[in-house]
Amino acid sequence: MASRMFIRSKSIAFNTLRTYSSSTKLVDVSINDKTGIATVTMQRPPVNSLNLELLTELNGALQDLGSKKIKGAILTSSLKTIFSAGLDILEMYKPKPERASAFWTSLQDTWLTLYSTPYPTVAAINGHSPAGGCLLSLACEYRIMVNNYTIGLNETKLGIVAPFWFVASMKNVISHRESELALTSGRLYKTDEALKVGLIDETAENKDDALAKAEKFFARFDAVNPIARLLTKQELRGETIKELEDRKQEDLDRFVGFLMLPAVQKGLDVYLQALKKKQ
Ligand SMILES: CCCCC/C=C\CCC/C=C/CC(=O)SCCNC(=O)CCNC(=O)[C@H](O)C(C)(C)COP(=O)(O)OP(=O)(O)OC[C@H]1O[C@@H](n2cnc3c(N)ncnc32)[C@H](O)[C@@H]1OP(=O)(O)O
Repeated sequence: MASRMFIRSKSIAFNTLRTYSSSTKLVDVSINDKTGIATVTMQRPPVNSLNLELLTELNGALQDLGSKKIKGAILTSSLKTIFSAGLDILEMYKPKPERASAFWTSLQDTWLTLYSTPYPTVAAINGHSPAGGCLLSLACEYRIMVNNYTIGLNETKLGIVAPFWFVASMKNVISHRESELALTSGRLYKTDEALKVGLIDETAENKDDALAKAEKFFARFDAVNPIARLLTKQELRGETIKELEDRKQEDLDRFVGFLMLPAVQKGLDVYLQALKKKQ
């Protein structure tokens, strides 16, 4: 874990900036050459559900930014009302074991990259953000959420169990007590409720407001030594990162084994049918 952060720390001196824009099918990255702020936009309609391809592209984009001289990165969505619907349920429903393994590994890797970036990160949550969407935003350093949407780790509502690093991500942001109440009941918080418990840091009127507030968050570090900032982040997050690194294979085996249980598949089936019937 230490090497993960130290190698990337070479890129944090903020000197000259270049205009940069890169767009794959599922993730757009642009760097504003005046502010030095990168915006990473997930763009997988209709709901930005996180499948293997989106996660692979997202992880690649976040890693690439580690070698650029940026002031910070904002993670957001191109969709009007959804940040991310979380993991693509179709990746878990009746899966082929090899695909399920590749999928889960890409989620672990994306989380590890995002949780340990050398650059500051903000989630501009411009829509609903259940489960895996909440996980991505929890991996950022700061969360700004547009009013009237929902966020939370609602896994139990699908008959599935949030793994230890999902739980740790939550407990590192809100209290143990609030995490227990929220996770066991699969609670989704409205924006104002999320602010009250500290799950998000600020609310915003709309996406532009969220992006402007993100810029202000990054400005907090203008007078902070970047190496001191990074080492402090490493100190605070290192234990959680190390635990997943040490238990990566065990966590993968549990995931694949869990998915093969008939009761889990039945639960996902019921949940998927309910989603479709909603219309
Ligand atoms: C003991 C140790 C155990 C270890 C266990 C290991 C692992 C298990 C843990 C795995 C962790 C999983 C975390 C997750 O992220 S699970 C996913 C949870 N996500 C959700 O519950 C969100 C479900 N979606 C919604 O609530 C809504 O879609 C919405 C995001 C609020 C958006 O609503 P709306 O705008 O009204 O859109 P629709 O509902 O009509 O959806 C459009 C379309 O998209 C499909 N869809 C929605 N979400 C997903 C999804 N997550 N995956 C795949 N597909 C999704 C929806 O079915 C519609 O499809 P159709 O147009 O074909 O009907």
